[in-house]
Amino acid sequence: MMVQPIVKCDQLTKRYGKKYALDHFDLAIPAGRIVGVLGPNGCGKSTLFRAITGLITPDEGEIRVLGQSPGWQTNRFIGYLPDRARWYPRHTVLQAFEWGASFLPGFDLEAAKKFARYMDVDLEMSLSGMSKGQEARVMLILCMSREVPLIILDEPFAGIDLISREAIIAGIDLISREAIIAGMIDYLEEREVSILISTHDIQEVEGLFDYIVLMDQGKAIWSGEADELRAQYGSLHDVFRTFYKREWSR
Ligand SMILES: Nc1ncnc2c1ncn2[C@@H]1O[C@H](COP(=O)(O)OP(=O)(O)OP(=O)(O)O)[C@@H](O)[C@H]1O
Repeated sequence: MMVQPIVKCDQLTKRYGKKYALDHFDLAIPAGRIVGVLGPNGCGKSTLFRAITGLITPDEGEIRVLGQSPGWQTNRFIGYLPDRARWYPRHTVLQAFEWGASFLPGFDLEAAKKFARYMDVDLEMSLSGMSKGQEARVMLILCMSREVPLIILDEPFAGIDLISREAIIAGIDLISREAIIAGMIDYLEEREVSILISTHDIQEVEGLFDYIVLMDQGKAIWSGEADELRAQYGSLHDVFRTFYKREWSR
């Protein structure tokens, strides 16, 4: 049986002036995968995510998300972590979660609190006083705690150090990116969810993905099973060298 792709793009094109952010982009992502959307700065990853969530209108081509045109109907089923966050600064973490429980379809408040404990996030902390890494974790929790079929995370690990810098300075807050990713994998294994993650930090997260989309200059230059890519080209670091003819830059 052919399962409907979770996201399908046909010749999807978005221009800003003369610049093509997406250039006749073709892609079909199967459902139920953890997908790494990878590529250098400016290759169109965030633009793709904005098209999936209906935040931009394409100039040409077609996009289907969960079998429909993107918009508020499909967004009910998507947990989206954008590349730039906007907060109510006086809110505490708990108030942000309660806001999520009121306004985000499928939000599980208890799951959010559990994630917060796991990630060493203090529920009483004010969002305005947070470090980049703490804020990144709250954002991640708001998305991951939703019972939805599609989660989209745009650079979720930016700001979360490999070994938390706060941990070294304060001697507390010992959660690292590796532990967060391990927790995410555990959590995702229990659920039927598709998750799209864009990141530059390929080396640390490469074990997370089971499906890979490589982008360059607004096009998908390769997409398929992560195992297939590894079998053919080795580690993602080697893949990058092969496909982009340069070292992976951060
Ligand atoms: N609102 C906009 N106005 C003008 N140009 C834009 C706009 N949004 C994106 N672009 C351009 O389109 C291209 C793709 O941008 P996009 O943000 O999708 O890339 P990205 O792969 O997410 O990059 P990064 O890894 O740096 O976040 C870039 O050249 C960018 O400058």
